[in-house]
Amino acid sequence: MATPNGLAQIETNGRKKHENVVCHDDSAAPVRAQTIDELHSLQRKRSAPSTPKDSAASAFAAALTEEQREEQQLQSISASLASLTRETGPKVVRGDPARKGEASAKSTPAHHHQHPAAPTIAVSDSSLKSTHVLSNLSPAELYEQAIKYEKGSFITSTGALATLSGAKTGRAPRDKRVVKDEAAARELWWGKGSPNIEMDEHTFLINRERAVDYLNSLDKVFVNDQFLNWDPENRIKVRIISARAYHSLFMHNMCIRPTDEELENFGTPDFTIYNAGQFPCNRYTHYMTSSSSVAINLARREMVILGTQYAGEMKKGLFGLMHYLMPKRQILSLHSGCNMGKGGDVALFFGLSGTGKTTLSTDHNRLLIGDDEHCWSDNGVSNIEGGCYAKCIDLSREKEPDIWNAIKFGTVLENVVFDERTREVDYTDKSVTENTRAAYPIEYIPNAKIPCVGPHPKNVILLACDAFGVLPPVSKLNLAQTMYHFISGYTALVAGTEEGIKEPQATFSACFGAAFIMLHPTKYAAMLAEKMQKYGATGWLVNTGWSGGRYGVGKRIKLPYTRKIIDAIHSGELLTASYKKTEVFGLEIPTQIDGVPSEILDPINTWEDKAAYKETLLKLAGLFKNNFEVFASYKIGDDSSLTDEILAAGPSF
Ligand SMILES: Nc1ncnc2c1ncn2[C@@H]1O[C@H](COP(=O)(O)OP(=O)(O)O)[C@@H](O)[C@H]1O
Ligand SMILES: C=C(OP(=O)(O)O)C(=O)O
Ligand SMILES: [Ca+2]
Ligand SMILES: [Mn+2]
Repeated sequence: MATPNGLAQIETNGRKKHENVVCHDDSAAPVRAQTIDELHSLQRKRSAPSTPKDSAASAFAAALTEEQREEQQLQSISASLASLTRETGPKVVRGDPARKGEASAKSTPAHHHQHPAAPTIAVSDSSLKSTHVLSNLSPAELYEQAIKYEKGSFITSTGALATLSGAKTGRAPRDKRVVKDEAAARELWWGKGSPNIEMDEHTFLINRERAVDYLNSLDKVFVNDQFLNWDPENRIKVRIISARAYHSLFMHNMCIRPTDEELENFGTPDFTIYNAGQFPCNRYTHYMTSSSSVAINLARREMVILGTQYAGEMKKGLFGLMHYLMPKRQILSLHSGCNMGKGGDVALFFGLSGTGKTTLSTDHNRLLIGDDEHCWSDNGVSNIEGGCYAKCIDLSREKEPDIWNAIKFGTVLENVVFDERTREVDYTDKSVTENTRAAYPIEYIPNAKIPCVGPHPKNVILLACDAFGVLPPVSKLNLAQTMYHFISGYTALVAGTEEGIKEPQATFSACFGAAFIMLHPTKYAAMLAEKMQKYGATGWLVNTGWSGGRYGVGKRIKLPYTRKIIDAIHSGELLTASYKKTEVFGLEIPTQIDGVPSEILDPINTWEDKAAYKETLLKLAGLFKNNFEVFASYKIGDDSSLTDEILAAGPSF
């Protein structure tokens, strides 16, 4: 018994005399354990099975089924990890190899998965070894794995898991390969401007074997079985096999998390990622031009990652897959954020990296459907993912409170710098990279819309971060202009942290995501035009970039102003505003918006040097024209008048 000051009370009145009075403060019953191991095993309670058992007989039956189910799952993972030239599949064992001796509170006694058939070619040493699988671990378990075994893993002061992605801190689009078999040759977009660089089936298998052998050489691998797409009719089952707890937690956050019951009935995945990112590809292998490779094989439904640990490759690799699978079902895949007003009005936010999809779709007054990847079907919109991937550079609590607060236990924080002792993150620090990131489950945003689906969009907002400072902060687009700007996919950022770079770099990326599309851009554009027409959506072009001069002279438009502009789009205020038309780009710009200084709405007002403005405007118009030339010979949809209108919707000078 403790006194108010915390010291044990010494009993003096003899009321409760014990036989052998030893002076100690432990009056509670002792723990019922004979050994330390037993004590430790008491600590971990077996997770409640999701199927309730009510009688002794059914308990026995259910236990059997569960064991069988676990056996089936191990068999399925073993098949995924099989070498294609040797054994039918490695011996896989459930659980953490470091806990071998312990009476596991979680699994049935560890048992080796039996090979379903005798080795087909020859027994190798690898067939004698077993690979431990840690499948669908919880965030807490993954934290423990990361902190124990992965250098550079730390818990930050707000509880997030800080990780290092290694030498690669961004995607490597030039290392992406797609197997060009007959179907792919026919269906996909190849050649100039296309992101699809070909690889043959044989080379893919060499890389696959390299990844599988690497993974099987490890003590343990992580397996995630998850879903893509919140539209239940078009859900895709994915399995991710990786070597790092960081990758497993990242995908746990980014893909849709199955319930226990869905996991029990998961069955065979529709698509599998082999992430052997720590292990390089072999440059003697045909088509390999660096030591990184992200290869996709649509026929085999597999992706193999070698030589890059940047987790975004997995997320965006799956997005590429959806850009192939969904249009086959007449569903449009979109590189866009998406949110919904309380009244049910949905907005899409297209834009290249860094233009504001995540920032602007995360809006405290609206429900978040998703920040980056969506589908638009006859039923409306659905998020492909179960999480968000926010940029953290210069993140502040004041400007982006919802993202700030999402960085807590469970969130993966990539490549950030923190105080050695307090573990407080310095979001301004670019020492590791400018591309610092947070990956968190979407429900970490308080007003997330779960399930992440919504009705047909009312507004389609095209975001461009124009570092030339000549595009207006907002323009209302007609359908042809929307298509012109969608196909162009323009943004201009200032090139990273390199010194001496004064000139903004214009980027044109078809459909605001050329790196991820699989079919010709006009296929997606035609679908977008058709859907926007059918459902009466309005297009907008929003410049989240520079105002008052180009980069170096002007400044980036203040986020609160951009938010006011977006508010006015959502509320319908901008539909009834008065407009004037700009020179060269022929954009309709509003003359007034609540909460935004009117003079900034026409960029010419903000430039002191009007001649420089005109010159820069013409320069950018020229870049648009050059870029669009390759599309001039393509027809968009069945309506040839739309094609002509689109060609005419670009700048004229
Ligand atoms: N006016 C603005 N509009 C949108 N984002 C802005 C603006 N000014 C600065 N930013 C910053 O630009 C970045 C936009 O990045 P993000 O939303 O992650 O883009 P995306 O999701 O399209 O890659 C964020 O860091 C945001 O704070
Ligand atoms: C994850 C990415 O997306 P974004 O920068 O658009 O958020 C990426 O492009 O690697
Ligand atoms: Ca993106
Ligand atoms: Mn984003």
